[in-house]
Amino acid sequence: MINCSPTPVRVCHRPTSMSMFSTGILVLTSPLHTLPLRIAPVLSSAAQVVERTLYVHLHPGLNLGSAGQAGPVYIPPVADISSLISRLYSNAADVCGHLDVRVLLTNFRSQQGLVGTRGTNNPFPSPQTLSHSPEVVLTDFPLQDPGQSSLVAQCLQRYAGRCYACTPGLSSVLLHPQLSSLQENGEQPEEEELKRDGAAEPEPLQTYGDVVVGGTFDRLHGAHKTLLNISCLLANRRFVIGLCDTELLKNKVLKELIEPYVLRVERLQEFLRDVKPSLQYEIVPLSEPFGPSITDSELQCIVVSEETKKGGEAVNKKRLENGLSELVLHEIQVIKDAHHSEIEEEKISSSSLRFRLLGTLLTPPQDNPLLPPVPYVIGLSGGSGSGKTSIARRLEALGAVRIDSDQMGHETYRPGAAAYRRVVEEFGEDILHEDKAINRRALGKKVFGNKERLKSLTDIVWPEIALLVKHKIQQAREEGKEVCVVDAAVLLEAGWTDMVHEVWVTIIPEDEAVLRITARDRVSEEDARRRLLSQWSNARQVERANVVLCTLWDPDVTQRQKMRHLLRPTSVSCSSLSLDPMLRKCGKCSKGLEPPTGEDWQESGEEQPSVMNGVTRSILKEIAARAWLDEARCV
Ligand SMILES: CC(=O)SCCNC(=O)CCNC(=O)[C@H](O)C(C)(C)COP(=O)(O)OP(=O)(O)OC[C@H]1O[C@@H](n2cnc3c(N)ncnc32)[C@H](O)[C@@H]1OP(=O)(O)O
Repeated sequence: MINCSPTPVRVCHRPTSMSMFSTGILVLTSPLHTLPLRIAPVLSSAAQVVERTLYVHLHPGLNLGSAGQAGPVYIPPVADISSLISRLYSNAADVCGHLDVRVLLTNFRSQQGLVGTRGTNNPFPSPQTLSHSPEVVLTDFPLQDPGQSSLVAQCLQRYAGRCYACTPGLSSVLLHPQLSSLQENGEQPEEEELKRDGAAEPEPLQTYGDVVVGGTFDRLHGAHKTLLNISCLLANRRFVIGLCDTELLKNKVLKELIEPYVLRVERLQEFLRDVKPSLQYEIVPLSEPFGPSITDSELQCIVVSEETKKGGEAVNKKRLENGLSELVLHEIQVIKDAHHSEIEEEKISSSSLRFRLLGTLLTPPQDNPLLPPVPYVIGLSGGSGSGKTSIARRLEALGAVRIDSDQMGHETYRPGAAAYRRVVEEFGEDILHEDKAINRRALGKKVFGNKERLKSLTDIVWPEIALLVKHKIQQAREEGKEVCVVDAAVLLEAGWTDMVHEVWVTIIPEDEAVLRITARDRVSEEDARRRLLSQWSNARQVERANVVLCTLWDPDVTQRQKMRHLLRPTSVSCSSLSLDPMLRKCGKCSKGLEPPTGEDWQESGEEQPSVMNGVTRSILKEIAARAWLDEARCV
């Protein structure tokens, strides 16, 4: 048993003496009227003990301090529980965003939902198996005196064991945060909350047999979980989820980074099975906005937010047209994202989360023993007009050697160069200028949009370009350079991944790329689209990328994406960074913005990637300094 005193809200430091557990269950026992105040400090304390999944079990008023058997009972859903759930996820996003928090609702059931359960008041006839087995149980139960702690710990373990299948040798942690600690942290309890004595009758929550929601549910976050949890609270029998499929995702920001449909289904199923296994779940693919909500006669309620309320009203209009009864619109509050940047949405949103993935390491690079470690070679690929050259130039300005493959390609068929004769033989003399140099525009017209002709060209020139690129890398090595950036539009198509240590891909929506190409290269829109069609799609490239960047925003924003990636090793020297790759969260933590030393890596227990073998030190230092300046501006 471990006693843990509360930590200040918002500080996510990891105490060295505290053992960490992957999964824990937090049993919240405070009365409903005081719980909202305690959630933030309790979660903050719990985050010191649990690293990955934190289940939350609500049992307001549970007494763990008497030798009598504290057992689980059904609790009727009331309106306060619904707002508590919103608050819980919103606070979790603020104080422990790295934790996968899941509020469990097996012990919540309305009288309506109890019909047919033969009067039993035990929600756990046998312990519920969760998708992650809890190793520790925590509680906010306040100790009357220190001598009581082992009794409370025993009661807590017994209680948790009756509800959930836990790992043998379950540990327990008493968090017992005091209201005084809230005041120390400048958090004043709202007067209204203090005045309440809990005696007022709680407002019951209307529940329904069958409830429906719709959404993309990409990278389940606090707002999704609130929506899902409240829907589970409202539903007594069936919960239907319309899940957006490809067709509905076309216009989403950074759609290439949306998790595949099957993965989103798996994540939803896992979450819902944990939260309320007694419900019948139906996850239905949505290829148009309404799905089953306008045809399923058994549905009674649709859960919406302020933003999707209009959609709910449209559903009801269609239902009436289809001769079905209207659904009750249950509206929940949008959760604000306290950490959103100026270009992100104010609410917690998947697009902001996808934006934050830019510049982070999505897939670790594979070690290639045949590739000399120095210089460290970044292969920068991406569709035409996606902005990779501007990124390569910025890296060059920071000390990297830029290798421009387009330009090398042109060199291979200069008159007298290795590929000149073969290209002319293959494509005819009509691709020549008067001075016998190859007219690239004319050649481009012949190959873009014609797979076979393009292949004939690349079969001739790619091996020659590869030789030139390798030569440049060798030259950089001899000059003691540390980093090379190979700017190559079709690096992945050419199979050049074995020439580089990692692959960065730049993406941009197709229409934006067309605008850029027509303006820059003065070609027609049709030619621009034909050129894009000759290349792999963004999605296909993203699948093979270690790092993805997007130049849709202004150059400073893209620069930050690169910094985020290059600074990723620093995350181990600063726990709040390691918990969230967003640099801006560390505005007050200068430590996290220094390139890590070998000791940092040792301390972290993580493997030091080859990018850090001392070779990129100077670049990292420079970038770190700039990131620090940016941070300073942001704070
Ligand atoms: C593995 C590599 O990435 S090597 C670098 C790419 N080069 C090649 O593949 C060689 C074959 N291509 C060529 O010889 C020339 O591009 C030509 C003759 C087709 C056209 O020449 P130009 O009109 O001068 O165009 P340029 O060479 O500047 O390339 C223009 C765009 O075509 C695209 N492009 C070039 N080669 C290819 C190709 N093989 N497949 C698809 N797109 C290509 C590039 O994305 C580039 O746009 P970006 O700079 O915005 O990324």
